[in-house]
Amino acid sequence: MKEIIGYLGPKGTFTKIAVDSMFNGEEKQGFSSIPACMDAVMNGEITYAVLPLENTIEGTVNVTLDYLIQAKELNIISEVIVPIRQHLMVHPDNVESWSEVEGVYSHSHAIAQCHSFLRNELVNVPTHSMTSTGAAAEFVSGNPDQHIAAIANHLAAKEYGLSIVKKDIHDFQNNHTRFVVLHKDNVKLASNKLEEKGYKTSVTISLPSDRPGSLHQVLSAFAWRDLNLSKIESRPRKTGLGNYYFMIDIEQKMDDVLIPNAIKELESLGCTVRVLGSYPYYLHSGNGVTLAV
Ligand SMILES: O=C(O)C(=O)C[C@]1(C(=O)O)C=C[C@@H](O)C=C1
Repeated sequence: MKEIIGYLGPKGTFTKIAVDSMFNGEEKQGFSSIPACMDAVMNGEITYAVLPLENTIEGTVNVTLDYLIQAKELNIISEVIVPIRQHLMVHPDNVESWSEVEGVYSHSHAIAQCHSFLRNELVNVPTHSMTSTGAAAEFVSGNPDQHIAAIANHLAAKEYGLSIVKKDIHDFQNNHTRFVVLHKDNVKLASNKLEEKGYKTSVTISLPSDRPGSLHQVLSAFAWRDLNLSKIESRPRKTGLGNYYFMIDIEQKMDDVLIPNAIKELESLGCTVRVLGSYPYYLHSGNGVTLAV
């Protein structure tokens, strides 16, 4: 069967940069929402989904994590970390008057990454949330008569014929996003283009009931086995206030002893544990052709 890679589209998104860094000539299909892309993998319409999971400045992409927790058939099989450079861009007809734009369009995460710039340079200009930075660039390109700008990457500017009027407007220079590759089966996906940086195992844990010290017990199961954790995040279980899942990233490949035994210990405490995946992670260098402006 032909392999199709789904991603948060349209062309020109950061997710597309992640896709191009991991895959070669396979067919790629952009989706207008993260759940739609995950559904397409579960229905067998596409083979892989590449989606943003976490950003340095804005934190977790909640819709990805929440849907991944609900979509029990999906596994994380790989991860690529991409440097994020946000630029302000307008239609070429509006370059001279860019500082007088009446609206800024982008993905909510991209807008949040540029708060200081917007507060200082485009005072009181309304921001509008779009399904992705690429969708925002496409919208600005299709509406030259409107005095508006998009926040997006340089590939979006090229793709939609926009002019970059302010480069690197993100508030913190160390801006990276983790993109995960999802598949129905626990297949291996190694990149032959990027250098492997390490391995992670991601698990979700729900605690049995609200009792003192249960999170402490969970963390101890990892701590005394010397398992290093690189992320812990709580998300609501949506069953009532105070009910949470924890997502934990263990900085290690699934083994035969340590991680399985930690899971057994947690289960004996009454926790429900699900392994989301054990996968290699890669760093996109960002200084090659793809990210230079
Ligand atoms: O809109 C895009 O370009 C995306 O790929 C989405 C997304 C996100 O969801 O955080 C990805 C990376 C950036 O942090 C900003 C937006």
